[in-house]
Amino acid sequence: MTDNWFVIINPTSGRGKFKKLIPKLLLELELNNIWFEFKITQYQKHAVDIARNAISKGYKNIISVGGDGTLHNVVNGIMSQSIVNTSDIKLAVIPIGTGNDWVKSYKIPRKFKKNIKIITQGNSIYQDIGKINFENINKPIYFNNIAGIGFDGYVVNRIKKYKKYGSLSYLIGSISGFYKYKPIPLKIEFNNKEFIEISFMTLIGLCKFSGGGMKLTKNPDPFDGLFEITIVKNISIFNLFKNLFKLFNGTIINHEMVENYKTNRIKITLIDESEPYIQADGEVLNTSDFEIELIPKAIQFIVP
Ligand SMILES: Nc1ncnc2c1ncn2[C@@H]1O[C@H](COP(=O)(O)OP(=O)(O)OP(=O)(O)O)[C@@H](O)[C@H]1O
Repeated sequence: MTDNWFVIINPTSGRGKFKKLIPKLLLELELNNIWFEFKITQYQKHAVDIARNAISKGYKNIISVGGDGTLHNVVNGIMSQSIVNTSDIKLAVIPIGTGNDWVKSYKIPRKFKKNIKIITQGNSIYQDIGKINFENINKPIYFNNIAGIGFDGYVVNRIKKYKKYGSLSYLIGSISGFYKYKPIPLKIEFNNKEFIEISFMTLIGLCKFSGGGMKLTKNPDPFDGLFEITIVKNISIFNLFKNLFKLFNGTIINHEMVENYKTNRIKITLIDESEPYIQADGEVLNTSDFEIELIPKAIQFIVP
């Protein structure tokens, strides 16, 4: 059983464009002598339960076929079970989503034939995982890429209607959202510091890319036991618009309105009644005060 893989496929990822290629993908796995069982997700977050069930059946190797949301759900399935140590689980990703931001940090190719070769080579790294504890719910949410509160969460909330534009959807969602978005005041606590900030957005990052290829974290290292915190202060819409290309080439982090820190734990408290927008790995989350801690080297990921 230990060399067998469990393949979790989201047919709706990337607006369902990959759906017709699923038989070819399964054939390619067979041709490469990868022994597997597979399951296709039937509803939102189904991948969480599928991953948990696969582990309870004895699987320790999982392939997530989908976008960042599917990967996020699989990671949550792995992290929320207690049958095996999460670091005993090997997770490979075949990216067929819209943004596919996590794979960009590892240069994991989008062509599945190349990707399957990488799986057969079996090179893996242990990556840190973030754990979000919300004030009003007992169940934590885990993330493998970037979580945030503010404009990023606002865009993720709006993005559904723009997904038809593929990789441009995040950019279109951002530009069209600038005018309506209102930053809200937050109490931010980490490294024995505590301050109140009206923040355009505050990001807690393990990896580099979010929002369909934007680089908003300064120098994240997914293995060093620390989050990269990016606080974009209350920057004006005009100023941000002027610096739009800097969001993609990563130089935005040097802007005078952007601060960067490292920590392994951060607490964020909402200080008025405004509705917060919170996201993790591009998935919309609950809206209450929260604390994030880092779980070091939590899962083995298959990488080139
Ligand atoms: N059968 C299904 N029907 C409807 N939604 C589903 C189904 N299976 C999974 N989902 C949901 O689809 C959402 C989006 O999936 P995913 O993120 O993989 O694709 P994407 O949005 O195209 O890519 P990316 O996040 O990389 O931009 C996830 O939140 C997941 O819960």
